[in-house]
Amino acid sequence: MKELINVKDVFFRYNEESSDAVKGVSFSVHEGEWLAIVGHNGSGKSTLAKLLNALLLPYKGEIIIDGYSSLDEDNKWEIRRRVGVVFQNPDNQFVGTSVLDDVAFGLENNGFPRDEMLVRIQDSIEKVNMSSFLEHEPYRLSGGQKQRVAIAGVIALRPRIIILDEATSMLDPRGRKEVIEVVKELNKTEKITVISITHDLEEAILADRMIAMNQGEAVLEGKPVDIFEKYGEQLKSYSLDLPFSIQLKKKLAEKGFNLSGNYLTHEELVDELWRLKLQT
Ligand SMILES: Nc1ncnc2c1ncn2[C@@H]1O[C@H](COP(=O)(O)OP(=O)(O)OP(=O)(O)O)[C@@H](O)[C@H]1O
Repeated sequence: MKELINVKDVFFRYNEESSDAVKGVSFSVHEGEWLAIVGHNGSGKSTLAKLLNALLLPYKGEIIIDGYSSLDEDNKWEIRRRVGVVFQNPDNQFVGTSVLDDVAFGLENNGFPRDEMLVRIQDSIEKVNMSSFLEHEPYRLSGGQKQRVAIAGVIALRPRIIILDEATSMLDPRGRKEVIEVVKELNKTEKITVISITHDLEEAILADRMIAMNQGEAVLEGKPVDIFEKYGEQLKSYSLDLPFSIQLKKKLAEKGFNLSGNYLTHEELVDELWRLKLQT
């Protein structure tokens, strides 16, 4: 698989007096991969998101997106065209008075011809399952619907990479699920590379790979399930709570009930608990 993002020993600080917000971080991301970046408040996740989008530039090290280094000012727009970001607050992401206007806004700004715009609007709204809300006012939608419209606005520009910067953290469980389902589908069928930045390890479960940040450093990297199994205590020391399914599995093991395999989603866990109950 093609390497789409390469972060090489990156350091960043906001000003001369402050300490480094990102310290010596290195990783790469392949096309079509889903990477979760997790960390407690202040660990440097959002700073990293802004570095990946060339909104901030490292003072040391380099970030290369699809062959374009962010250090070269001329590459800024090539990078932003490839990296779309969905932010935390659903209410701060709207500019249009209807869902349709809102998704059209980014396309208009990028000078797409009208015919192409209409195709892209319809296509992206369909992909987030919001086609029946075209004429609705964005502020009347639920949190999950708002974030799905925000995602439609981002994917209308057809980026190769979507960064979700705490994009589900203000949503209720239902809204969170809706957004995650849409992202999962885009990752699977459209092969869009996803970077989800979150303090919630439940969300990281679905990623192919996970990086944990602490005080600006990338301290753990691997498959989420492996990290949860091996480094639970370490995650706790970074103020990160293990997903409920993993905590329950550990508690059951302490009582002598061993679940075979890994049950990461609630549905998988419930199925396994029923199987266990039927055996006893
Ligand atoms: N604009 C800024 N000016 C100065 N320092 C900043 C600025 N933004 C963030 N920082 C500092 O950089 C460090 C990393 O912050 P960052 O926002 O990247 O962390 P985070 O993991 O995303 O946390 P949160 O979830 O709270 O946003 C923190 O110490 C923070 O105080």
